[in-house]
Amino acid sequence: MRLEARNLGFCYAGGPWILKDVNFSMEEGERVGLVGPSGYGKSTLVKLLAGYLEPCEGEILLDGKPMEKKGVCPVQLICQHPEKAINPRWKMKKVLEESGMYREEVLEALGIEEEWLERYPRELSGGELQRFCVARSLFGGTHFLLADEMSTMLDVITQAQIWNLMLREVEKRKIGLLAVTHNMALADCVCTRTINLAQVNHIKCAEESGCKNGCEYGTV
Ligand SMILES: Nc1ncnc2c1ncn2[C@@H]1O[C@H](COP(=O)(O)OP(=O)(O)OP(=O)(O)O)[C@@H](O)[C@H]1O
Repeated sequence: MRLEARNLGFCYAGGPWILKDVNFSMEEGERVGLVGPSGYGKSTLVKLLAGYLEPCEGEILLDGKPMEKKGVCPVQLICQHPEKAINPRWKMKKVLEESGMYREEVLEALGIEEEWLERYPRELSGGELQRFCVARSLFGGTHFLLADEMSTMLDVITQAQIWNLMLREVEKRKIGLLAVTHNMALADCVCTRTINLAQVNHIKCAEESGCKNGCEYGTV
């Protein structure tokens, strides 16, 4: 399977262009690092790739076709702030059950303790909660994992646990991994290739014309 952004352009409503003429593709089984200066649109790009945002221009394709809007999404996003990604009204057990992801060995490898399953998200620390986000993202239908600064806020032990499990699963199941990071050492260690968004985002070339959201091309 191939995940692709073709001639992608995006701006938030009323704002300047964030991404322009971005072309990018990756195959299942690849591990790609996405780096670039702050504010260049890395998080925006992964949200577009995961279907959280709609492109203003261009398209996101899976094996050459637009992604299905219904059903389970084969592209899963893990963001930096797990508290924003989990339903606050559900106990953690229900969160995992709903995703169909309840593999004892994964929970164990992530250091998820039995008693956490009966807690609400607000009763867990950021690191504990992020382990659930990782577990949930690894359900059977996942073909691509987009990890947006997934471990930045965590202590080194939790980081190591999460990355070890993630890399093992990605390797075993030939999942494509796109890791957004500012940590070049992490990118070198985890990824098979690295893309610098500053080199593929053509925002600075755009000067005229309009956007479907009604905003003007802008410069950054
Ligand atoms: N919801 C939003 N509404 C309007 N502008 C936004 C929104 N989210 C992000 N932006 C703007 O879009 C630009 C790109 O943000 P984005 O978070 O994608 O960058 P980034 O490369 O991931 O940055 P960082 O490395 O600091 O996390 C920034 O200028 C940001 O202020």
